[in-house]
Amino acid sequence: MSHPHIPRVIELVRAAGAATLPYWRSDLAVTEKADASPVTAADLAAHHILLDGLRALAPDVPVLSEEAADIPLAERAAWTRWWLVDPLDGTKEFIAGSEEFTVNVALIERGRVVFGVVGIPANGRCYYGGAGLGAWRSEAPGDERPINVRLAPAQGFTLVASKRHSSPAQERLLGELVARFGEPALANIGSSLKFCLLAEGNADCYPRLAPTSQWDTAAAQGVLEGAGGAVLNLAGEVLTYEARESFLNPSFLALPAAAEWRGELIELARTL
Ligand SMILES: Nc1ncnc2c1ncn2[C@@H]1O[C@H](COP(=O)(O)O)[C@@H](OP(=O)(O)O)[C@H]1O
Ligand SMILES: [Mg+2]
Repeated sequence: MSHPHIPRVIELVRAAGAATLPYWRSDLAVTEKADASPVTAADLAAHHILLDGLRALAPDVPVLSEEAADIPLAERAAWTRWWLVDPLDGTKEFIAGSEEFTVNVALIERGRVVFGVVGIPANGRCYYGGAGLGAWRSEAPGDERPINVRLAPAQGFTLVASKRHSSPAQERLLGELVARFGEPALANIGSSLKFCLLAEGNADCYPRLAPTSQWDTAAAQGVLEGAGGAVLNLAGEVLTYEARESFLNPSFLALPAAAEWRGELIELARTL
């Protein structure tokens, strides 16, 4: 079972991704936002394609994009269904010339992710899925293959972590995980791709005890949930997206929903 909007959203994500490529590995103009994160012309090009396309697809569904997030809480709180968009996640990777940047669109309904689409402009790949729908990876239009989390890693435990953002608690957790699972393989990768590695069964856990915003995680959470994974806060609850004043997520653990070590890991993360 899929969702009727998914095919068009995939097209939009691919088009937005294509619009970023002329700026990638070129002398792009980098400006500084108030929070000092780099915003590029590429971000804005992708943002406008997604905004126009999503409005045309579903005129009644509002859009919240990282590049247009200044919408009063009172207005957002009245939304039941809305698009949550990160036009270019992994901006620093993009600027560094890495392939690890993504275009992200999620449909949210009553605080839960209905589905998400994550595109990788550098290679044209897309991941998409949602809880109860399934999850897929597509290398190009017309191609799609179902993906699933793995439960018992055949070749040892693989942890995924941010290339650039951590915290003392996260470093302690990584240390504890070495003690629990033996020396894990560590895959440092930028952007929402970390969730996708889990969703396709190439990694086992993505602990994030460091800040992210709602648009960084929603689309990839949809993919992971469709693939049999979960994104849990340190109370063991699914990450949700109801309107709040701040767009910051709590710390979270992304893992296979049925992992037998799930409770143990949450307990451990909570004590750090
Ligand atoms: N202090 C902070 N507050 C909020 N979000 C942060 C943050 N530090 C990093 N991030 C988020 O982490 C994302 C990158 O994740 P990672 O480190 O896993 O690659 C960034 O996305 P953008 O690249 O879209 O700005 C940014 O939003
Ligand atoms: Mg981001």
